[in-house]
Amino acid sequence: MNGKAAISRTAVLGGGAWGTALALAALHAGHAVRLWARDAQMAAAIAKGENPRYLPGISFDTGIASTTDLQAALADADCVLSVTPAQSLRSVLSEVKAHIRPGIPLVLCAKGIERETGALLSSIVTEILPGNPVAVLSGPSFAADVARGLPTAVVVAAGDDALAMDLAARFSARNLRCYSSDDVIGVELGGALKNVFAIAAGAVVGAELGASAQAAMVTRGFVELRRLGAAFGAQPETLMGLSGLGDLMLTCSSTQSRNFTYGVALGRGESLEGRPLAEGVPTAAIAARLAARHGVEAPIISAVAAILAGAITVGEAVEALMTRPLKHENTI
Ligand SMILES: NC(=O)C1=CN([C@@H]2O[C@H](COP(=O)(O)OP(=O)(O)OC[C@H]3O[C@@H](n4cnc5c(N)ncnc54)[C@H](O)[C@@H]3O)[C@@H](O)[C@H]2O)C=CC1
Ligand SMILES: O=C(CO)COP(=O)(O)O
Repeated sequence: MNGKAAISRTAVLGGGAWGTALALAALHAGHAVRLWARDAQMAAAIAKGENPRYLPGISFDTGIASTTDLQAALADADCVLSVTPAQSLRSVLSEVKAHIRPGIPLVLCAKGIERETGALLSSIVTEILPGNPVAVLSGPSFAADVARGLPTAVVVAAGDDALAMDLAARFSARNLRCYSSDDVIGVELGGALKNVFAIAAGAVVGAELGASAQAAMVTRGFVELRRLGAAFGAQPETLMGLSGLGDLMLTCSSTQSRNFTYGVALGRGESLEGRPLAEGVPTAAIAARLAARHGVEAPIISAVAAILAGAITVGEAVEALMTRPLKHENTI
C-alpha cells in the first residue's frame, strides 16, 4: 500500500466485537497488535483465536497479543484504536492518560455522543489527551463481517489531512478499504446518529408498518442528520459518504445491527432487558436535547428519545410524525 509505514505497533482498547475485528484487520494489514481487554478470560480467548461472547462461531488467526494490563498494551504503541462503548470513553481515557506516549494518534472507533454532557467523542479526547491527535474511523462495517474477512470500506478522519491519509494507508488491507477525510465532526456525527435512526427503522419493522414506511423513515432521518450536521459544521459531502449514508443504509436495513434489532423489539412490544449494546439508546436522548439546543427540527430523533423514555408509544410516535404540518421536501 502506498505510503504505508514498514511496521505499525497498534494498541486496541476493547475486547468486544469491534475491537476484536479491528485488531484482526490491523494484524492483516501487517501491524504488531496488542489488544487490551478488561476481562482476563476474554483476553485469553482472543489470543487463542476466538471471542465466543461477542463473535460466536467465528475462529480467527492467532497473533493478537491480548492483555488486561493497559500499561503493557500502550507501552510502545505508535497508534491507539479506542473501541470501548461511547459512554465509557471518558473513564477509559482517564486511565489511558497515564500510559499513552505524547503525539501518538488516538483513533475513535466507537459511535455515539456522551449522554451526560452532549460532548462529541473527539472533544473528550482533546479534553483528556490534549497532546495526542484525534482521528475517527467509521463507516458500514459489521464486526462479524470484518472478522470473517468479508470486504468493506470505511473512512478515517483527522483534522490534519496528512495524518488521516497516513492512518488510512496503514489500516487498509485486502478486505478493508480506508478512505481519508479531514471532517472529524461529520464522520463522527454520521456514525453516532445512524444508530438512532436504526432504532426508528427497526421499530417500524417490528410494528409491521411496511417497507414503504421503513424507507420513508430512513430518508427523513437522513434529513435530520443533514440538519444537525449543518448546525455542527459538518461537510454535507461527508454525510453523503460512508460514515453517513453508507452506515445508515446498512444499519437501518439489517437484522445484523443491534440498534435495528433493538428497534424491532421495541416495535413488537418485547422486553428490552439484557439486550446487546445499542449505542443509539443513550445517544437518542442527548441528540434530542442537542437538536433543541441548536434550534434544529429533528422529530424522528425526538420521537425515538420519547419512546425510549417511556413517554409515548411507537403508535403515538407514528401518528405524531404523520400529522406534522406539511412542508416543502427540500426544507433543511
Ligand atoms: N460491533 C460492530 O459491528 C461495530 C461496533 N462499532 C462501535 O464500537 C463500539 C464498541 O462496540 P462493540 O465492540 O461492538 O461492543 P461489544 O458489546 O461487543 O463490546 C464492548 C467491549 O467493551 C468493553 N467495555 C465496556 N465498558 C468498558 C469500560 N468501561 N472499560 C473497558 N472496557 C469496557 C466490554 O467488556 C466489551 O469487551 C461501539 O461504540 C459500537 O457502536 C462500530 C462499528 C461496528
Ligand atoms: O456500526 C455498525 C455497523 O457499521 C454496527 O451497528 P450496530 O451497533 O447497530 O450493530
